[in-house]
Parts: sequence; C-alpha cells; structure tokens
Amino acid sequence: MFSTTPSVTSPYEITRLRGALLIGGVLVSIFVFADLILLPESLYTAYLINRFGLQLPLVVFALALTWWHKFNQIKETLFAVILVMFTYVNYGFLHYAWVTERFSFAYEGTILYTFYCIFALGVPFRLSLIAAVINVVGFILLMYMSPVYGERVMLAVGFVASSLFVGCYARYRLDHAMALLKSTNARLVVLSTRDELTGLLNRRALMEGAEYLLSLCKREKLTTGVIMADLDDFKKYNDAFGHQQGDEAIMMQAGILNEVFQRKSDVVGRYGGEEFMVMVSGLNEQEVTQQCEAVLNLWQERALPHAHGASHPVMGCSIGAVVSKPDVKTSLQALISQADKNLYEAKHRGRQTFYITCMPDKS
Ligand SMILES: Nc1nc2c(ncn2[C@@H]2O[C@H](COP(=O)(O)OP(=O)(O)OP(=O)(O)O)[C@@H](O)[C@H]2O)c(=O)[nH]1
Repeated sequence: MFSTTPSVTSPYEITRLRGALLIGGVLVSIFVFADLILLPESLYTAYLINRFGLQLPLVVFALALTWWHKFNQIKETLFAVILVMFTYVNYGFLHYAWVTERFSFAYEGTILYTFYCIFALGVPFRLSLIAAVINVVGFILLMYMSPVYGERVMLAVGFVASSLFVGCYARYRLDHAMALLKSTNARLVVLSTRDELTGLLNRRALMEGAEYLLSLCKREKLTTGVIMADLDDFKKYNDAFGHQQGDEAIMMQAGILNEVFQRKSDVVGRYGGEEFMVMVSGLNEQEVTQQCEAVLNLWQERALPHAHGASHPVMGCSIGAVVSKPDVKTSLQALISQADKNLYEAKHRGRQTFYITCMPDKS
C-alpha cells in the first residue's frame, strides 16, 4: 500500500562530511605553522614527517573513502579508528620530542581531535567512548614513560581525561535528543497522514498519494482506476447499534479494503465518514470489476447483521468505480467526480452492488 514515509537524504550528509574532512586537513596545516614557531629546529623534520607523512594522509585516506559505495556503512567506525590513530601519532611525536630534546610538546591537540571527530565527523556515543578510553589510557602510559609535563603531569592527565569524557557525555545527550526527534518525527508523520480509526491514509494523504499515482500513470502510460466505496444505510446501523459498533463496521471496511488492495502502489484511504477511496494503476476494467466484486463478497462472508429496516439484512457497501487511460488533461477531480456519480448509481440500483464506467466513455 502507498506509504508517505520520507526517505533519508544521505548525499547531503556525504557532502557535509567531505567539507568537514577538508576543513580538518586545513586545520592540521595551519597548526603546523603555529607549532613550528615553538619547536626547536632540531625537531622540524620529525614534526613535519609526523604531520604531513602520517596525520594528513589519514585525513586524505578518509576523504578518498567517501567515494566508496560502502562508505555509509563504515563511516562511524572509520572515524573512530582515525581518531585513535591520529591521537597516537601525536603521542608518538610528544614522546619523541621529550626523549630527544626534553621538549614538552602541547597535549591540547588530543582534546581537539576528539571534539572534531565527535561533533564534526559525528562519531556516535559508544564509539566515542571506546576511542576516549583508548586515548586516555595511551596518554597515561605516555606520561608514565615520559613525564613531559614534570610536576604538572597529573593536571595534564586530569584535563585530558575529563575533557574527553565531557565530549562523550555531550555526544550521548546529542544522540539521545536526535533519537527522540526522529521518533517524534515518525509519530508526527503517522499522525498527519493516517486516519486514527482505521490506520488508512487520511483525506489529505489520500489526495497526495492519488495525485502522485495519477502523474506516474500519465508518465508510464498506465491505466488508472478510482474506486469509491460507501457503507450502506450506515445511519440506520449507527442508530440501531450505537456509534461504537458503527466504528467497528468502519474498521471492518478498512480491513476488507486492505485485503483486496494489497499492491504497494495501491492508494487506499478514508475519504470521509463512511466513504473510502482507492486508486489503483495498470489494471483494466475487468480487473477492477473483479476487485469490486471481491470487496462485496468479503462483506457477504462477514455476514454482519444490519439494522432493522436497512435495504439488506447484512452490512455491505455500494461501490462506484471508474477506469481511465489518463492523458495530460485528465484531472484527479474529474476521476473522483465520475466515481462518485457511479457510486450514487450503485446506491440507486439497490445498494450492495457496484457500477463501473470507463473514461472517456467507450460506448
Ligand atoms: N460510527 C461512526 N459513524 C460515522 C462516522 N462517520 C460518519 N458516520 C455516520 O455515517 C452516517 C452516514 O449517513 P448517511 O450519509 O445518511 O448515509 P447512509 O445512512 O449510509 O445512507 P446511504 O449512504 O444512502 O446508504 C451518519 O449517520 C454519520 O454520523 C464514524 O467515524 N463513526
């Protein structure tokens, strides 16, 4: 049956990630100039190898992978792995600078990398936490091997550990808010497109779906059928058995329509009150006739006793249908109006029957 669920826009997300990776590469390069001012010249070669030979290629590698068809499936894990590798490459230089020159290279990059991967590249909470734990353990081991910051070692460890975990917690809150937003959105889509009683499309979504199917039929040169079904003597039924039981008959009608019109492309909805509309595609008059008969037969099988004084002893419906080979001028309103006329003809012919015509009329 026709669905109105919106699809995910991943091409935009990929473009955004490419932009974020490019900015990441530019940031690394800018920091190179800032760092070179502070570093002793003897460390230049090691530093440049570390940045341009190891860190930057990691960014380029991630950027190249964005063109891979499986990138979407691996991107979160990839960015988490890159975060750890990036950080450990930096630890390598920190260690080297200390061992060779007793130079205390800054540790703040560790925090910046984590924030960049978590927020700009979107590494989710669990992977962020795993990466943070690995990076904090690495930092503690590094401080154990080379006390780069002297008596401020504990302060550095505390600062790195708390910053990384604050980042992870913020990611957790963000993931939670996003999940809530997603489920609320999905709920809103259901509320705005579905009829509460029957679960079928409501009038607005029905019209949208029907317009869409009609334009598809025009483009693909397919026939289209509009079927209007209206419960018979429903006022009498309501008066005799009450509104609640009346609602159950309406739900029964929805169930019957769902049973008969099962194709994904079928547009099935509640037109209003006890009137329903279905739009089908690619079927000829004979096939639509069979579907109308199937609906009436299923009502007969249900054998739901009708109110005293109704035109038939059991509940059923009348159906008006129209089949058309639409052209550019064919409008949905014209099809509905013809199906409605046919419905009243079916009512006029004694109810629990159908009346079908073709548009334009073949006779
Ligand atoms: N229980 C219930 N009744 C509804 C609902 N929507 C509309 N109705 C009732 O459906 C009845 C429709 O009555 P009419 O338009 O006179 O049609 P009818 O009695 O079915 O007569 P025919 O269509 O000529 O066979 C009204 O009494 C409405 O109150 C609903 O959601 N639940």
